[in-house]
This record gives sequence, C-alpha cells and structure tokens, in this order.
Amino acid sequence: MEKDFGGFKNILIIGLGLIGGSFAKSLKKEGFKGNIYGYDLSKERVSIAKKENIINDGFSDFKDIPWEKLDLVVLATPVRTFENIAKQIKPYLDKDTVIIDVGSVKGKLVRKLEKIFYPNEFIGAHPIAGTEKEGVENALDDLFKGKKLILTIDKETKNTKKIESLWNDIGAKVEIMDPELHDFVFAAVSHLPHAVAFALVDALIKLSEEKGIDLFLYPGGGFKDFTRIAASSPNVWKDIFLENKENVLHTIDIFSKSLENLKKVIEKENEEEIIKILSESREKRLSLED
Ligand SMILES: NC(=O)C1=CN([C@@H]2O[C@H](COP(=O)(O)OP(=O)(O)OC[C@H]3O[C@@H](n4cnc5c(N)ncnc54)[C@H](O)[C@@H]3O)[C@@H](O)[C@H]2O)C=CC1
Ligand SMILES: O=C(O)C(=O)Cc1ccc(O)cc1
Repeated sequence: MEKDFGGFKNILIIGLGLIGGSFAKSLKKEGFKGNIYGYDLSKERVSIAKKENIINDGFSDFKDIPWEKLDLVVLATPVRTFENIAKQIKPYLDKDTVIIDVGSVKGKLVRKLEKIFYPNEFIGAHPIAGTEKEGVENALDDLFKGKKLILTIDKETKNTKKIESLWNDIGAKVEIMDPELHDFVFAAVSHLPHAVAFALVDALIKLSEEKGIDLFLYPGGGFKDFTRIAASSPNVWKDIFLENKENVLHTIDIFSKSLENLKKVIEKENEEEIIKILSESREKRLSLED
C-alpha cells in the first residue's frame, strides 16, 4: 500500500536538531513528496539542513514562515522551550493545523500545551529513539525504524489516527500511554540512567583530582559502554531533568538506596548478599530483549 504519511503535505519542524533532522530525513527516505520546512534559532543549522536537502526551505524568523500552508507543526527543541514557542506561534496558526512534539517529558507539560494551542489540536508524541549526538548534522534517516513512538493521548480522534499513520510510515511502532505514567516510566528507564552516567563521569573527574592522575587514560569497554550517554547534550538533559523533576528525584532516591545497600554488603564482606544482589541484576539484564 502506498504511504500517505497521514495525509500531511506541508510540515514545519521547529528545532533542526538530532530528532527534528532525523524526522525530516526519515520522511524523505520513505518517499514523502510534500514540503518540509525547518525553523531553528541557529542560522547555521538552517543552512546545513537546506544545503543537504533535508528540508525544502528554512527560517530563523517566525514572520517568514508560510503558516497558511502548514497542516502539521512539530516541536523538536529542548522541552523547556516548548511553552514559550507555543505562545509565540499560536497567533500565526491556521485553524486546522495540527501540532505535535517529540519531547522526552509529557505530564503537566502536554496538558499546558493542549490548553495554549486550543482550538488547534496538540498531540504529545515521544520517539523512544535517539543517540548521544546533537544537531541536524548528526541526523539519521532510519533512526525511528522498529522503535517505539509513545502517544500520550486520552482518546483517539481523526488527527491522532493521522499522526499514528505518519509515524508508522517512517517505521515507528506506536503505543498509547497516559502522560503522567509516561513520565514515571521514562524517569526510570531513561532519565535515571542518563543522570547516573553524567554522575559517574563526574565522580571519575573528582577521583582523578584526588590522586593527581588522569583516570580517563585507562577506561576499558565497560566504562565506555556505560557512559556513552554522558556525552549527550547538556541543554537537552538539563531541561528533561527539570521538567520531570519529581520523578527524577524519586528514581535517584531509589537508586541511591540500591547503591548504599551494595556499599553496606561490601563493607560487611557479606558474600552471600553480594552474590544475591549481583545474580538478581544479572538475570534481569540477561532477560532483556535487544
Ligand atoms: N536526543 C535524543 O536522543 C532524543 C531527544 N528527544 C527530545 O527531542 C527534542 C530535541 O532533542 P535533540 O534533537 O536531541 O536536540 P538537539 O540539541 O540536537 O536539537 C535541538 C535544536 O533546537 C534548537 N533550539 C533550541 N532552542 C530553540 C528555540 N527556542 N527556538 C528554536 N530552536 C531552538 C537548537 O538550536 C537545536 O538545533 C528534545 O525535546 C528531547 O527531549 C526525544 C527522543 C530522543
Ligand atoms: O542514546 C540513547 O541510547 C538514548 O537513550 C536516546 C534517548 C534519549 C532521550 C529519549 O527521550 C529517548 C531516547
């Protein structure tokens, strides 16, 4: 069956970063024949995206955008910029334009955006795909293939079906989740691991200073595997940690307790307990699908 990308023909992506850029590249790769417009504060990113034909036209000023043509706007900037951008673009929107985001935090934020954009329909979307790189210059045309796309909707509408079909056409597998539950889940499986990776590298900086030796000259594969995501964008992650503050703090508390417990059994040289903790974790990790 021919792909129709939810019937959307003129799409504006606000934020020509890794995710916005990958969304545009994926659409083109899968045969999208409409227009993809891009907007970014960075003129350089707009220029790269245009030069590489990732977008059909690009802008750094909202006033220059052909708003009347747009049937879809995608917010793809750091999550704490969404509210301000929504208020700025609201007066320009045509009455039928649909707005989605790709942000890593939903909860209260999407409820706020729904209100700001009303009567236009805003639909919260989160691709569970990415890398530690940033910018359109690192965008990939197959980033979303086979990956989950969470829609945080309360009910299905004509537009939510169109958005599902758009993401399906670039290879994503759509799932629906309550926005508050979403923030609990992704605090645990994504935000906590990023926080721990950043903190682990920070601890090695401190330990290097303590001993007067550069510990980063000696890492093995384990350290590199574990801390790849500590190379992620500080701007993007500062916004995620703050926007999902309560859940992130809770997961850090639980993690600290697990680490304290491990510390305690090592201190006591309690071999049985150490083996129990490590075996339980190992089994869970081995049971994960790839
Ligand atoms: N990096 C990842 O692996 C994933 C990120 N996300 C979400 O996607 C969104 C974008 O993240 P990335 O593409 O990774 O970031 P990025 O740093 O690669 O790109 C963000 C872009 O937004 C632009 N920007 C920042 N503030 C702006 C503003 N006020 N107005 C216009 N442009 C602005 C920046 O110049 C940059 O080009 C975030 O909300 C993030 O939570 C979702 C899934 C995965
Ligand atoms: O780089 C990785 O492995 C990631 O975990 C990417 C990622 C970052 C943020 C998201 O909201 C979803 C996926």
